[in-house]
Order: sequence, then structure tokens, then C-alpha cells
Amino acid sequence: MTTTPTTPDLTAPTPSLARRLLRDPLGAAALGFLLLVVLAAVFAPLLTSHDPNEAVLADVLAPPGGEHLLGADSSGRDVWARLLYGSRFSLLGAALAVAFAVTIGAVSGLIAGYFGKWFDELSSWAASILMALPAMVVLLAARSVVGPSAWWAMGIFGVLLSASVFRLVRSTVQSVRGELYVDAARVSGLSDLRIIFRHVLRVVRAPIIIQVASIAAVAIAIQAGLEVLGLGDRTIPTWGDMLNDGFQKMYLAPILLLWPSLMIAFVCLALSLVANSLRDALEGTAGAKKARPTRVAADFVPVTATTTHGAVLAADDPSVILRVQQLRIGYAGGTKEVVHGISFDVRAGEVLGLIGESGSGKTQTAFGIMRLLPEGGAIAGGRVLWKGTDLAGLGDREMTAMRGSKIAYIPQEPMSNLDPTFTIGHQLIEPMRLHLKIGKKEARERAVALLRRVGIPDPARTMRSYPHEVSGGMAQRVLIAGAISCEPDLLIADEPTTALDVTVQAEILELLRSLQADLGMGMVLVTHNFGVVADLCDRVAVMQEGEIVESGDVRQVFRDPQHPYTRQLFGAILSEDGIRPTFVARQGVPAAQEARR
Ligand SMILES: Nc1ncnc2c1ncn2[C@@H]1O[C@H](COP(=O)(O)OP(=O)(O)OP(=O)(O)O)[C@@H](O)[C@H]1O
Repeated sequence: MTTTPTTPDLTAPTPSLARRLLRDPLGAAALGFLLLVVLAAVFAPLLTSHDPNEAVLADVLAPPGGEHLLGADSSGRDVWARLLYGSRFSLLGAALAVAFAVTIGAVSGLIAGYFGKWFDELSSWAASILMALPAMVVLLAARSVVGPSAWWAMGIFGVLLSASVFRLVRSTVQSVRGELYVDAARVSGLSDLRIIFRHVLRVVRAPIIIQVASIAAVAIAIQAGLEVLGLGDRTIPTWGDMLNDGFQKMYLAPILLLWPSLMIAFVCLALSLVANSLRDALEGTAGAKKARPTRVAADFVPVTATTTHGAVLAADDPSVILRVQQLRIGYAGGTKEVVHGISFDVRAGEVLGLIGESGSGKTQTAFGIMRLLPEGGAIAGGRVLWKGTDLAGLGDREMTAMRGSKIAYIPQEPMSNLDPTFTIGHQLIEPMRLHLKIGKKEARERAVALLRRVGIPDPARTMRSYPHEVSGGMAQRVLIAGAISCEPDLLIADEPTTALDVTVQAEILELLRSLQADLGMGMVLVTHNFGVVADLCDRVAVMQEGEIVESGDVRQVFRDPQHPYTRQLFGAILSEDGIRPTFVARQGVPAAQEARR
């Protein structure tokens, strides 16, 4: 099965966030209304000449019209003035509750979701307690301690609501933390802080926006509820206090209930509508449609070879850049071992093929080298030496700097390893600026040149594209460009063609081969296809069930495979119809390797 590359029209410019927001008529109307309310609150003194607290006995319960636009309340205070000044407190009170809830909830949720461990347990426990507390009872208890201060009430309410923000953010971050593009960002050497700000925050912002709107609406309602119960601060005009007055004079002047009720209802509704359309507008940026290539079996791809053939390494060879010694990788506290003491070397400019069937431990080995094992995984024994330095001895910061700049990685699935919320240009530029300490302009020029080098026909356009706007083959080219962007000494390519269709596989392998030859990088090529090993590799290590069962010079292993499993892998290629006639004809010597000699 093959994948049809998608070629959407990229010429149409992406509209700005404000434009997308205004495209939704309901959202635009709601935003306009909220802006009017805010402006009315700010410019209240210009919109009325009445003091909202001035009581005029002669005007008690005066009907709308005349001197009082909306009438006067039971104390003879101007309703229009109280409505205007009341919006100040209602909005500021809601903002205070939102600020507390979001600051505490989002920050702790981010840390707990991303880093987990003891902080996650502690904060989840605290959030459960906060959620179990009845908000109204807590507010009443707080009032008896701090008095009828509405500001205190809103602050405390914000703290109580922070638990729901915490839970939302924590679960969203946990789900995005496992995404391949977050792993890819880690592999490219970005620090956790940068990943959180650049990749994770963009995903959690939409749910946070919706949550902010509902917190603000609930805060306005709770605040009004406290005032209606007569538990608020009577010295400041509020919509709740107006409601309280309205309830008391419900039979004499029911219209007094109307104005604050309408304001509360419309503001809450507008908040929700604006949040919805803002969320939709932001999601639009993310490019919701992700075109994933179909996963197909890797196949033999005949390409012409140019790499020089490597010899078997001596134990103290100074040209060795990576030495893996007796590496063991385990899960579940070491009870499940998936790599059982493997050893191999990679020399500068050499291509090592790591071959084996699915589940033999190839990817775990690659992750172990980069110290990026999934949660629960750990190096249970052995050493990974980089130019003589044990990588286990490096601090997190040094290891982060190492990834991307010295050791780069190309993943199996290109689409999942690109962040759908950023343009391709952005994702290429960022690691270069970080590792090469160059300016944006220079990084952009380098990125365009790199895209051209990896065979992208219109680099400028691709720079502006989002991942869903390019085909699987192009996405893999982009990742290759990113991997070589900081001129690494070693490139680990983990089945880089598995997710691509056969014709694209050939092009990508050809590209990798020519890049490796041009840049003189060492390369570990993870594959389950001996044809690929024959075409690209100088040496090969055959993995079975977490062990290397045979390794050596590719020609030697092809001519005279020693282990039954290696012969079995050969058998798998040779039995494939129409594949590799030249390979068969030369008594098991790969055609490409022959061509090199
Ligand atoms: N997160 C994990 N927890 C526990 N075991 C795991 C985990 N990830 C992988 N493994 C186990 O490690 C072993 C090796 O997996 P690995 O992904 O390295 O295989 P592979 O040779 O790369 O296969 P493939 O070609 O399918 O990617 C498998 O048995 C797998 O079940």
C-alpha cells in the first residue's frame, strides 16, 4: 500500500488570529459587548453625573426617565450610575478570581503533568482536598475571619477553583508529554523549560481559555450571590447589591431586578461565546488535519553506493566516536530487561547497521544511547562512551546540549515528530539558534539552504507550511534537514523509511547516503531490512531478543553469515520476489558494496 502525498494550496496566506476571531459573528458580537462593558466601567464618570452612592430621599424608587435614566433604587440612588460603577467591581473581582485560579492551577498542573513524581502526587492530593471543600461554606467561614471584603472572597474563590484548572492542565500535559514531537524536541536538544513554553503551553492554552471563561462567569455569579445574601461589602456599588435591593422591592419596583440580572446574564454569556470562538481561532492555527502516511513494510531499495567501506574496529581505535559497552536496559525497576549487555563501536564517518526483527531492542538501544528512555526505562548496566566520556556521567544540561548538536536522531514516523502547531521554518530555526548561537536571520537562511539540500523543491514555501500541509516524504526530509542542521558527529536514523511508501523510501535512503558521505558523519542506521544494510552500511550488528548475535564487516557477514538468525534474515530477503537479483547473483555479496570496491 502506498501513500498519496497531499499537496494543498499553500499560496493562500494564513489569516491573523484577530481576523479568524472576527469571522465568527457571534464571537465578534460578544467580544464587542464585553469591550463596551469594560469601556463603560473605565469611563463611568463620563457617562453619568450621578454619584452611585448618593442617596436622595425625594427620588426613592423613581421610575426610569427624567433625571434618572434607569430610575432610582429604594434609597434614591441612580440605577444607571450604580450599574456602570458596579461593572468595575464585578469585572475586577472576576479577574482576581481568574488570576488566582489560573496562576496556581496552570503552573502546578504544568509541573505535575510534565515532571510527575512527588510533585504530582502532592499537588494531586492538595487539589482533591480543595475540590472536596464546598466553596460557599468556605467563603462564609472566611467572611467571619476577614470581614465582608469582596476582594478577599474572590481571592479565596480563585484558590478553590485552581484545583479544577490544575486537573485540566495536568491531564492535558500528560497526554501531550508522550507525543513523539515532544520526544523529537528533546532529541533535538531543547531544554524542558523551552519544550514546555514552545510545545506544551500551546496545547493547553485552548482548554485554559475555556476554563477561564467559566471561572470568570462563576465568579461573577458567586459574587452576586454573596451580595444578594447580604454578605458583601455594602460600601461599594455592585451588581449583586443591586439585585439584593431589587429582591427587597420586588413587588413595588420589579424593574430594579431587571438591570443587574440582564448585565450578569449577558456578561456571562458573552464570556463563554468569546472563549469558544477564541479557542476555535487558536485551534485553526494548529492545523487540525494531520495527514499521516500509511505505514508500509520496508523494502529493498537499490541505490548506488559511495561510502567507503569500514574495517572491523580495534578495541582502542582513536577514531571511535561512540562505544557501547555491555549495555543493559531494563523496565519496571529492572524486572523486565529488554537489552541484555550489547557492545558495539561507531567510528567517525562510518555507517553501522543495527538490524533485527521487530521487538529485538534496536529502538531501545538508540534511546539508551541518547538517555531518552521512556518512563520506567533505565540503563541497568554497561556504559555508553562518547569520544571516551561516559554519557552517564553528564548532567542533564550537558546531555541536553549534546543531543541535536553532537548526536542527532531521525525517527520512524516523520509526521508525529513535527509539532502541528508550529510552521516547519520555526521548528528548524529554533534548535539552530539554540545550539549554534546564531541570529534568527542567519538561522532562517541556513534552514532554507538545508531544505534545498535535502531536496525540498520550494524551501521558502515549505518554511511557511505547517506539518499537515506537506507529504510524509517531505516531512521526513524536513526532519533530516533538522537533524543535520547543527552538523552532528553522529546521526542515529531509526528506521527512517518505515512509514513511507516504496518510491519515497528509495529517495530518502539515497539522500541519507549522500549526506553522510558529504558531511562525513558517523551513522547508526536502525533497520529490519538487510537490503538497506547492504546499500548503506559499512558494518552491521544483528540483534535478536535484546542481544547482538553477530556483528562485523558487512561484506564478511553477507559472504559468510555465522549465526542461524542472520541466515534467517537473509532468507527473508532472498525469498522476496523480484528483489535484489544482483544481490543473489554475487553469492550473497551486496551489489552496492561490490560497486564500491
Ligand atoms: N515503554 C516500555 N516499557 C516496557 N517495555 C518496552 C517499552 N518500550 C519497549 N519495550 C520493549 O522493549 C523491547 C524492544 O523494543 P524496541 O522498540 O527496542 O524494538 P525494536 O527492535 O526497535 O522494534 P521495532 O522495529 O518494532 O521498532 C520490546 O520487547 C518491547 O516490548
